[in-house]
Amino acid sequence: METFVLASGSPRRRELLERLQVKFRVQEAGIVESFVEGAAPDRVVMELSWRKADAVAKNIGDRAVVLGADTVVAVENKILGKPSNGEEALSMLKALRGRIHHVYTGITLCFPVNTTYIQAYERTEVSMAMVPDELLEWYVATGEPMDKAGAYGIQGKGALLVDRIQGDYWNVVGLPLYKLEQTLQSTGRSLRWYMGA
Ligand SMILES: Cc1cn([C@H]2C[C@H](O)[C@@H](COP(=O)(O)OP(=O)(O)OP(=O)(O)O)O2)c(=O)[nH]c1=O
Repeated sequence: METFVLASGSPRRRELLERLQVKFRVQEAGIVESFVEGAAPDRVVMELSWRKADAVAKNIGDRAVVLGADTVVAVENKILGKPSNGEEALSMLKALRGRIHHVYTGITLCFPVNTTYIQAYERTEVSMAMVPDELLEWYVATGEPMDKAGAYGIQGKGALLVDRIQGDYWNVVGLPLYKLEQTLQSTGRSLRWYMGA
């Protein structure tokens, strides 16, 4: 049986796979996450997820399947990654409040045995309430926004900012589990293969 390898340092992605009792190894890709200004978000997340999976797949044996993922927030043709400081986090949150944005997660599965890969992405619509400055300032001061695309975590205190979503919740948290299963199934596999008894 192939070993399932998660090419990610994200604790969220790890937790989501653990919830499903998937047996996997973690190997961080350590790539630089840069993207071209003006690029389409679906292209960006698939490209970055590919870079992560490919970096790990190159250093792993044949009997593995490597999963890379990347999440960004898109608002009015602008892509928001992770904020680099509190000030940037606050300005991202101000750009998101009172309107709808989309969260994109791209996934790439690499199969080193025959150097092939397969990609997909998922998009979820998120509505952030028209919350006051004071709430956003408090939220930034909690530190939670710092390692998250769009400067919020829907699964944490950021839940106080989001009034509605449409689509896959897990995609917002960083891994579209249903899409992942569909993508694995298109290769004749299933996440169920890698779960404990
Ligand atoms: C919008 C949103 C993002 N996020 C997170 C998911 C991702 O971990 C992160 C976006 O950064 P990513 O670059 O996708 O992932 P990462 O840097 O955490 O991990 P790695 O590159 O090693 O795989 O934002 C949340 O946890 N909750 C949310 O509501």
